[in-house]
Amino acid sequence: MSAVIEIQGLRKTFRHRRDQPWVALDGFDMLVETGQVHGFLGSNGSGKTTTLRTLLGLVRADAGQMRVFGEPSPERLPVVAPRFGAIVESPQFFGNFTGRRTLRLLATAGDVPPTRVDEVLERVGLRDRGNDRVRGYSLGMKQRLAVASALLKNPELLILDEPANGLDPAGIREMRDLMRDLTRAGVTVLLSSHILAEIELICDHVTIISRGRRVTAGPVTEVLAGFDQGEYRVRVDDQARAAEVIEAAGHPLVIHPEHLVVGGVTDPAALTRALGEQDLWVRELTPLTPDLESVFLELTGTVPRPGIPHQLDDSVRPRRADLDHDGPEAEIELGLATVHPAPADARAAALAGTGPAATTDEETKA
Ligand SMILES: Nc1ncnc2c1ncn2[C@@H]1O[C@H](COP(=O)(O)OP(=O)(O)OP(=O)(O)O)[C@@H](O)[C@H]1O
Repeated sequence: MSAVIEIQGLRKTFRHRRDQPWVALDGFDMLVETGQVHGFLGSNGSGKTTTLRTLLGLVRADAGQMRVFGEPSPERLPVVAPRFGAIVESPQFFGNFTGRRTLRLLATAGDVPPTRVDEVLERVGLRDRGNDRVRGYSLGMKQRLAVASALLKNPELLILDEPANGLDPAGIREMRDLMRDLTRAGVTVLLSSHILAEIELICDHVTIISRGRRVTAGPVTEVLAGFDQGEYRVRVDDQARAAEVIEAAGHPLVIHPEHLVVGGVTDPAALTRALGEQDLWVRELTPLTPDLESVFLELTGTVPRPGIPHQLDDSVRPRRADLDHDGPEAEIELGLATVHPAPADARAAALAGTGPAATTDEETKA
Protein backbone atom coordinates (compact mmCIF):
# COMPACT_ATOMS: atom_id res chain seq x y z
CA MET A 1 0.00 0.00 0.00
CA SER A 2 1.25 3.45 -0.79
CA ALA A 3 0.64 6.61 1.20
CA VAL A 4 -2.01 8.89 -0.23
CA ILE A 5 -2.00 11.48 2.56
CA GLU A 6 0.92 12.00 4.93
CA ILE A 7 0.87 14.62 7.65
CA GLN A 8 3.67 15.06 10.14
CA GLY A 9 4.00 17.48 13.03
CA LEU A 10 1.31 19.84 11.79
CA ARG A 11 0.94 22.96 13.92
CA LYS A 12 -1.51 25.81 13.62
CA THR A 13 -2.24 28.60 16.06
CA PHE A 14 -5.08 31.00 15.39
CA ARG A 15 -4.70 34.48 16.77
CA HIS A 16 -7.81 36.30 17.76
CA ARG A 17 -7.69 40.05 17.96
CA ARG A 18 -8.94 40.50 21.49
CA ASP A 19 -8.81 36.99 22.80
CA GLN A 20 -5.88 34.73 23.53
CA PRO A 21 -4.50 32.64 20.66
CA TRP A 22 -5.74 29.11 20.15
CA VAL A 23 -3.58 26.16 19.28
CA ALA A 24 -5.81 24.31 16.85
CA LEU A 25 -3.14 21.79 15.79
CA ASP A 26 -0.35 20.81 18.11
CA GLY A 27 2.01 18.52 16.18
CA PHE A 28 -0.65 16.45 14.47
CA ASP A 29 0.26 13.32 12.44
CA MET A 30 -1.82 11.29 10.01
CA LEU A 31 -1.26 8.59 7.41
CA VAL A 32 -3.90 7.52 4.88
CA GLU A 33 -2.98 4.71 2.50
CA THR A 34 -4.40 3.62 -0.85
CA GLY A 35 -7.76 1.91 -0.71
CA GLN A 36 -8.59 2.87 2.87
CA VAL A 37 -11.87 4.29 4.04
CA HIS A 38 -10.26 6.35 6.72
CA GLY A 39 -12.34 7.90 9.48
CA PHE A 40 -11.09 11.13 11.02
CA LEU A 41 -12.70 11.44 14.42
CA GLY A 42 -12.63 14.20 16.96
CA SER A 43 -14.84 16.26 19.24
CA ASN A 44 -16.06 19.72 18.25
CA GLY A 45 -13.11 22.06 18.00
CA SER A 46 -10.50 19.29 18.11
CA GLY A 47 -8.92 20.40 14.83
CA LYS A 48 -10.43 18.21 12.10
CA THR A 49 -11.51 20.99 9.77
CA THR A 50 -8.32 22.95 10.37
CA THR A 51 -6.32 19.85 9.41
CA LEU A 52 -8.25 19.38 6.19
CA ARG A 53 -8.18 23.07 5.30
CA THR A 54 -4.46 23.21 5.93
CA LEU A 55 -3.90 20.09 3.86
CA LEU A 56 -5.83 21.68 1.01
CA GLY A 57 -3.91 24.95 1.17
CA LEU A 58 -6.81 27.03 2.48
CA VAL A 59 -5.06 27.79 5.75
CA ARG A 60 -1.32 28.26 6.21
CA ALA A 61 0.37 25.91 8.64
CA ASP A 62 2.83 27.24 11.23
CA ALA A 63 4.92 24.08 10.98
CA GLY A 64 4.82 20.50 9.77
CA GLN A 65 4.97 18.51 6.55
CA MET A 66 2.10 17.36 4.39
CA ARG A 67 2.05 15.26 1.26
CA VAL A 68 -0.79 14.28 -1.05
CA PHE A 69 0.01 11.44 -3.47
CA GLY A 70 3.61 11.89 -2.42
CA GLU A 71 3.70 15.57 -3.48
CA PRO A 72 4.35 18.28 -0.88
CA SER A 73 1.22 20.20 0.01
CA PRO A 74 0.23 22.93 -0.53
CA GLU A 75 3.14 23.75 -2.88
CA ARG A 76 2.45 20.96 -5.38
CA LEU A 77 -1.28 20.69 -4.78
CA PRO A 78 -2.25 21.95 -8.26
CA VAL A 79 -0.27 19.05 -9.75
CA VAL A 80 -2.27 16.43 -7.87
CA ALA A 81 -5.57 18.35 -7.74
CA PRO A 82 -7.04 16.45 -10.71
CA ARG A 83 -6.65 13.22 -8.73
CA PHE A 84 -8.73 14.14 -5.70
CA GLY A 85 -12.02 15.72 -4.73
CA ALA A 86 -12.66 17.47 -1.45
CA ILE A 87 -15.55 18.98 0.41
CA VAL A 88 -14.59 20.90 3.49
CA GLU A 89 -17.28 22.42 5.69
CA SER A 90 -20.68 23.50 4.43
CA PRO A 91 -20.65 23.69 0.68
CA GLN A 92 -21.55 27.07 -0.83
CA PHE A 93 -23.25 27.22 -4.20
CA PHE A 94 -24.91 29.94 -6.24
CA GLY A 95 -28.55 29.75 -5.21
CA ASN A 96 -29.82 30.90 -8.59
CA PHE A 97 -28.12 28.07 -10.47
CA THR A 98 -29.70 24.68 -10.81
CA GLY A 99 -27.78 21.68 -9.55
CA ARG A 100 -27.18 20.55 -13.12
CA ARG A 101 -25.93 23.97 -14.23
CA THR A 102 -23.61 24.15 -11.23
CA LEU A 103 -22.09 20.81 -12.15
CA ARG A 104 -21.87 21.70 -15.85
CA LEU A 105 -19.94 24.82 -14.95
CA LEU A 106 -17.52 22.83 -12.83
CA ALA A 107 -17.24 20.15 -15.52
CA THR A 108 -16.39 22.75 -18.16
CA ALA A 109 -13.84 24.36 -15.87
CA GLY A 110 -12.19 21.02 -15.33
CA ASP A 111 -12.32 19.60 -18.88
CA VAL A 112 -14.68 16.89 -17.73
CA PRO A 113 -17.11 15.63 -20.41
CA PRO A 114 -20.63 17.03 -19.84
CA THR A 115 -22.06 13.49 -19.89
CA ARG A 116 -20.42 12.98 -16.54
CA VAL A 117 -22.82 15.52 -14.99
CA ASP A 118 -25.82 13.24 -15.34
CA GLU A 119 -23.81 10.28 -14.13
CA VAL A 120 -22.87 12.00 -10.89
CA LEU A 121 -26.36 13.43 -10.38
CA GLU A 122 -27.68 9.90 -10.67
CA ARG A 123 -24.92 8.63 -8.38
CA VAL A 124 -25.83 10.95 -5.52
CA GLY A 125 -29.59 10.58 -5.97
CA LEU A 126 -30.27 14.06 -7.37
CA ARG A 127 -31.28 13.09 -10.88
CA ASP A 128 -34.88 14.24 -10.43
CA ARG A 129 -33.92 17.51 -8.73
CA GLY A 130 -31.06 18.43 -11.05
CA ASN A 131 -33.11 21.13 -12.80
CA ASP A 132 -34.21 22.83 -9.57
CA ARG A 133 -32.47 25.91 -8.28
CA VAL A 134 -29.95 25.21 -5.53
CA ARG A 135 -31.61 27.84 -3.33
CA GLY A 136 -34.55 25.46 -2.97
CA TYR A 137 -32.34 22.53 -1.92
CA SER A 138 -32.32 21.22 1.61
CA LEU A 139 -29.00 21.04 3.46
CA GLY A 140 -28.84 17.32 2.71
CA MET A 141 -29.41 17.95 -1.00
CA LYS A 142 -26.64 20.55 -0.98
CA GLN A 143 -24.38 17.95 0.62
CA ARG A 144 -25.21 15.54 -2.16
CA LEU A 145 -24.54 18.20 -4.76
CA ALA A 146 -21.19 18.85 -3.14
CA VAL A 147 -20.32 15.16 -3.27
CA ALA A 148 -21.43 15.12 -6.91
CA SER A 149 -19.08 18.02 -7.67
CA ALA A 150 -16.22 16.19 -6.00
CA LEU A 151 -16.98 13.05 -8.01
CA LEU A 152 -17.05 14.79 -11.39
CA LYS A 153 -13.52 13.88 -12.39
CA ASN A 154 -13.62 10.31 -11.07
CA PRO A 155 -11.18 11.05 -8.25
CA GLU A 156 -8.79 8.50 -6.76
CA LEU A 157 -9.14 10.22 -3.39
CA LEU A 158 -12.17 11.81 -1.81
CA ILE A 159 -11.82 14.05 1.24
CA LEU A 160 -15.09 14.74 2.99
CA ASP A 161 -15.61 16.88 6.06
CA GLU A 162 -18.73 15.73 7.93
CA PRO A 163 -20.54 14.37 4.85
CA ALA A 164 -23.48 13.11 6.90
CA ASN A 165 -24.21 16.60 8.28
CA GLY A 166 -27.81 17.57 7.64
CA LEU A 167 -28.78 14.24 6.13
CA ASP A 168 -31.85 12.37 7.31
CA PRO A 169 -31.46 8.70 8.33
CA ALA A 170 -32.22 7.50 4.80
CA GLY A 171 -29.72 10.02 3.42
CA ILE A 172 -27.06 8.85 5.89
CA ARG A 173 -27.58 5.29 4.79
CA GLU A 174 -27.38 6.27 1.14
CA MET A 175 -24.21 8.23 1.82
CA ARG A 176 -22.81 5.15 3.54
CA ASP A 177 -23.69 2.95 0.56
CA LEU A 178 -22.17 5.53 -1.76
CA MET A 179 -18.91 5.49 0.21
CA ARG A 180 -18.85 1.70 0.06
CA ASP A 181 -19.46 1.68 -3.70
CA LEU A 182 -16.71 4.20 -4.20
CA THR A 183 -14.19 2.23 -2.19
CA ARG A 184 -15.14 -0.92 -4.04
CA ALA A 185 -14.34 1.00 -7.19
CA GLY A 186 -10.88 1.70 -5.75
CA VAL A 187 -11.40 5.25 -4.40
CA THR A 188 -9.58 6.10 -1.19
CA VAL A 189 -11.84 8.03 1.18
CA LEU A 190 -10.91 10.28 4.08
CA LEU A 191 -13.99 11.11 6.06
CA SER A 192 -14.18 13.39 9.07
CA SER A 193 -17.07 12.92 11.42
CA HIS A 194 -18.20 12.85 14.96
CA ILE A 195 -20.88 10.28 14.19
CA LEU A 196 -19.05 7.36 15.71
CA ALA A 197 -21.46 4.66 14.66
CA GLU A 198 -21.09 5.84 11.08
CA ILE A 199 -17.33 5.66 11.23
CA GLU A 200 -17.51 2.20 12.72
CA LEU A 201 -19.87 1.05 9.98
CA ILE A 202 -18.11 2.64 7.02
CA CYS A 203 -14.43 2.95 7.84
CA ASP A 204 -11.72 0.32 8.03
CA HIS A 205 -9.12 2.71 9.46
CA VAL A 206 -9.40 5.57 11.87
CA THR A 207 -7.40 8.49 13.24
CA ILE A 208 -8.66 10.07 16.43
CA ILE A 209 -7.69 13.65 17.15
CA SER A 210 -8.03 15.42 20.46
CA ARG A 211 -6.84 18.94 21.23
CA GLY A 212 -4.96 19.13 17.97
CA ARG A 213 -3.02 15.90 18.50
CA ARG A 214 -3.42 12.38 17.24
CA VAL A 215 -4.41 10.20 20.15
CA THR A 216 -4.68 6.94 18.23
CA ALA A 217 -4.68 5.61 14.69
CA GLY A 218 -4.88 2.29 12.90
CA PRO A 219 -7.31 -0.31 11.63
CA VAL A 220 -10.65 0.10 13.45
CA THR A 221 -10.52 -3.52 14.63
CA GLU A 222 -7.05 -3.04 16.12
CA VAL A 223 -7.97 0.22 17.81
CA LEU A 224 -10.98 -1.49 19.37
CA ALA A 225 -8.98 -4.58 20.29
CA GLY A 226 -6.52 -2.34 22.16
CA PHE A 227 -9.36 -1.45 24.49
CA ASP A 228 -10.69 -4.96 24.88
CA GLN A 229 -10.33 -5.87 28.53
CA GLY A 230 -11.73 -9.35 28.18
CA GLU A 231 -14.99 -8.35 29.84
CA TYR A 232 -17.97 -10.69 29.88
CA ARG A 233 -21.50 -10.29 31.16
CA VAL A 234 -22.37 -13.32 33.25
CA ARG A 235 -25.78 -14.34 34.55
CA VAL A 236 -26.17 -17.08 37.15
CA ASP A 237 -28.96 -17.79 39.65
CA ASP A 238 -26.84 -17.38 42.76
CA GLN A 239 -24.89 -14.18 42.06
CA ALA A 240 -23.38 -13.88 45.54
CA ARG A 241 -21.73 -17.32 45.42
CA ALA A 242 -20.68 -16.85 41.81
CA ALA A 243 -19.03 -13.55 42.75
CA GLU A 244 -16.97 -15.38 45.40
CA VAL A 245 -15.83 -18.02 42.91
CA ILE A 246 -14.96 -15.42 40.29
CA GLU A 247 -13.06 -13.24 42.72
CA ALA A 248 -11.18 -16.27 44.04
CA ALA A 249 -10.12 -16.94 40.44
CA GLY A 250 -8.60 -13.44 40.41
CA HIS A 251 -10.93 -11.70 37.96
CA PRO A 252 -11.94 -8.05 38.40
CA LEU A 253 -15.66 -7.99 39.00
CA VAL A 254 -18.55 -5.51 38.97
CA ILE A 255 -21.79 -6.69 40.52
CA HIS A 256 -24.98 -5.39 38.91
CA PRO A 257 -28.49 -6.20 40.22
CA GLU A 258 -29.19 -8.65 37.39
CA HIS A 259 -25.76 -9.72 36.21
CA LEU A 260 -22.03 -9.67 36.83
CA VAL A 261 -19.38 -8.05 34.65
CA VAL A 262 -16.22 -10.12 34.82
CA GLY A 263 -12.94 -8.72 33.51
CA GLY A 264 -9.68 -10.30 32.38
CA VAL A 265 -11.30 -13.33 30.79
CA THR A 266 -8.95 -14.91 28.26
CA ASP A 267 -10.64 -18.32 28.30
CA PRO A 268 -14.43 -18.17 28.79
CA ALA A 269 -14.59 -21.98 28.96
CA ALA A 270 -12.38 -21.92 32.06
CA LEU A 271 -14.75 -19.44 33.69
CA THR A 272 -17.84 -21.57 33.03
CA ARG A 273 -15.95 -24.67 34.23
CA ALA A 274 -14.94 -22.95 37.48
CA LEU A 275 -18.55 -21.95 38.11
CA GLY A 276 -19.97 -25.32 37.04
CA GLU A 277 -17.65 -27.14 39.44
CA GLN A 278 -19.38 -25.22 42.22
CA ASP A 279 -22.81 -26.18 40.89
CA LEU A 280 -23.31 -22.65 39.52
CA TRP A 281 -24.74 -22.92 36.02
CA VAL A 282 -24.18 -20.06 33.63
CA ARG A 283 -27.34 -18.76 31.96
CA GLU A 284 -25.62 -16.05 29.94
CA LEU A 285 -22.02 -15.39 28.95
CA THR A 286 -21.70 -12.42 26.60
CA PRO A 287 -18.43 -10.79 25.55
CA LEU A 288 -18.52 -7.02 26.09
CA THR A 289 -16.46 -5.77 23.18
CA PRO A 290 -15.71 -2.06 23.20
CA ASP A 291 -17.30 0.12 20.56
CA LEU A 292 -15.72 3.10 18.93
CA GLU A 293 -17.88 5.43 21.00
CA SER A 294 -16.50 4.27 24.33
CA VAL A 295 -12.94 4.23 22.97
CA PHE A 296 -13.41 7.72 21.59
CA LEU A 297 -14.87 9.09 24.82
CA GLU A 298 -12.06 7.59 26.83
CA LEU A 299 -9.27 8.74 24.52
CA THR A 300 -10.55 12.27 24.18
CA GLY A 301 -11.44 12.56 27.86
CA THR A 302 -15.01 13.43 27.00
CA VAL A 303 -16.85 10.72 28.93
CA PRO A 304 -20.01 12.53 30.12
CA ARG A 305 -20.10 13.12 33.87
CA PRO A 306 -23.44 13.55 35.58
CA GLY A 307 -24.19 17.18 36.41
CA ILE A 308 -21.18 18.57 34.51
CA PRO A 309 -22.10 19.99 31.09
CA HIS A 310 -19.48 19.09 28.50
CA GLN A 311 -17.76 22.21 27.16
CA LEU A 312 -17.55 22.13 23.42
CA ASP A 313 -14.19 23.61 22.56
CA ASP A 314 -11.48 21.00 22.35
CA SER A 315 -8.55 23.17 21.35
CA VAL A 316 -5.69 24.15 23.65
CA ARG A 317 -4.41 27.39 25.03
CA PRO A 318 -0.75 27.79 24.12
CA ARG A 319 2.03 27.87 26.67
CA ARG A 320 3.68 31.23 27.25
CA ALA A 321 6.90 29.96 25.64
CA ASP A 322 5.02 29.12 22.46
CA LEU A 323 3.50 32.60 22.36
CA ASP A 324 6.90 34.21 22.69
CA HIS A 325 8.16 31.99 19.92
CA ASP A 326 5.30 33.05 17.64
CA GLY A 327 6.26 36.68 18.17
CA PRO A 328 4.03 39.74 18.18
CA GLU A 329 3.73 39.83 14.40
CA ALA A 330 2.15 36.37 14.28
CA GLU A 331 -0.54 36.16 11.70
CA ILE A 332 -4.05 37.31 12.48
CA GLU A 333 -6.63 35.26 10.69
CA LEU A 334 -10.01 36.87 10.78
CA GLY A 335 -12.28 36.97 7.81
CA LEU A 336 -9.77 35.90 5.16
CA ALA A 337 -8.38 32.65 3.92
CA THR A 338 -4.62 32.95 4.01
CA VAL A 339 -3.61 30.74 1.11
CA HIS A 340 -5.48 30.20 -2.09
CA PRO A 341 -4.35 28.36 -5.15
CA ALA A 342 -2.91 30.78 -7.69
CA PRO A 343 -5.43 31.96 -10.33
CA ALA A 344 -3.81 29.73 -12.93
CA ASP A 345 -4.60 26.80 -10.71
CA ALA A 346 -8.17 27.81 -10.03
CA ARG A 347 -9.54 25.35 -12.50
CA ALA A 348 -7.79 22.43 -10.86
CA ALA A 349 -8.87 23.72 -7.48
CA ALA A 350 -12.47 24.04 -8.59
CA LEU A 351 -12.36 20.48 -9.74
CA ALA A 352 -10.75 19.37 -6.52
CA GLY A 353 -13.77 20.88 -4.83
CA THR A 354 -11.59 23.39 -3.02
CA GLY A 355 -12.74 26.30 -5.13
CA PRO A 356 -15.34 28.82 -4.08
CA ALA A 357 -18.23 26.91 -5.58
CA ALA A 358 -17.70 23.93 -3.37
CA THR A 359 -16.36 25.20 -0.10
CA THR A 360 -17.00 27.98 2.31
CA ASP A 361 -14.32 30.61 2.48
CA GLU A 362 -15.27 31.67 5.94
CA GLU A 363 -12.28 31.70 8.25
CA THR A 364 -13.72 33.03 11.45
CA LYS A 365 -15.27 30.38 13.59
CA ALA A 366 -14.63 31.75 17.02
N1 LIG B 1 -10.28 30.86 11.23
C1 LIG B 1 -10.20 30.66 12.53
N2 LIG B 1 -9.91 31.68 13.35
C2 LIG B 1 -9.79 31.47 14.67
N3 LIG B 1 -9.93 30.28 15.27
C3 LIG B 1 -10.23 29.22 14.51
C4 LIG B 1 -10.37 29.35 13.09
N4 LIG B 1 -10.66 28.13 12.58
C5 LIG B 1 -10.69 27.27 13.63
N5 LIG B 1 -10.43 27.92 14.78
C6 LIG B 1 -10.35 27.32 16.12
O1 LIG B 1 -9.51 26.17 16.03
C7 LIG B 1 -10.03 25.11 16.82
C8 LIG B 1 -10.25 23.87 15.94
O2 LIG B 1 -11.33 24.14 15.05
P1 LIG B 1 -11.78 23.12 13.92
O3 LIG B 1 -12.83 23.79 13.11
O4 LIG B 1 -10.59 22.61 13.21
O5 LIG B 1 -12.41 21.95 14.77
P2 LIG B 1 -13.26 20.69 14.29
O6 LIG B 1 -12.62 19.50 14.89
O7 LIG B 1 -13.44 20.71 12.82
O8 LIG B 1 -14.65 20.98 15.02
P3 LIG B 1 -16.17 20.66 14.53
O9 LIG B 1 -16.35 19.18 14.65
O10 LIG B 1 -16.98 21.42 15.54
O11 LIG B 1 -16.30 21.19 13.14
C9 LIG B 1 -11.30 25.67 17.48
O12 LIG B 1 -10.96 26.16 18.74
C10 LIG B 1 -11.70 26.79 16.57
O13 LIG B 1 -12.40 27.80 17.28
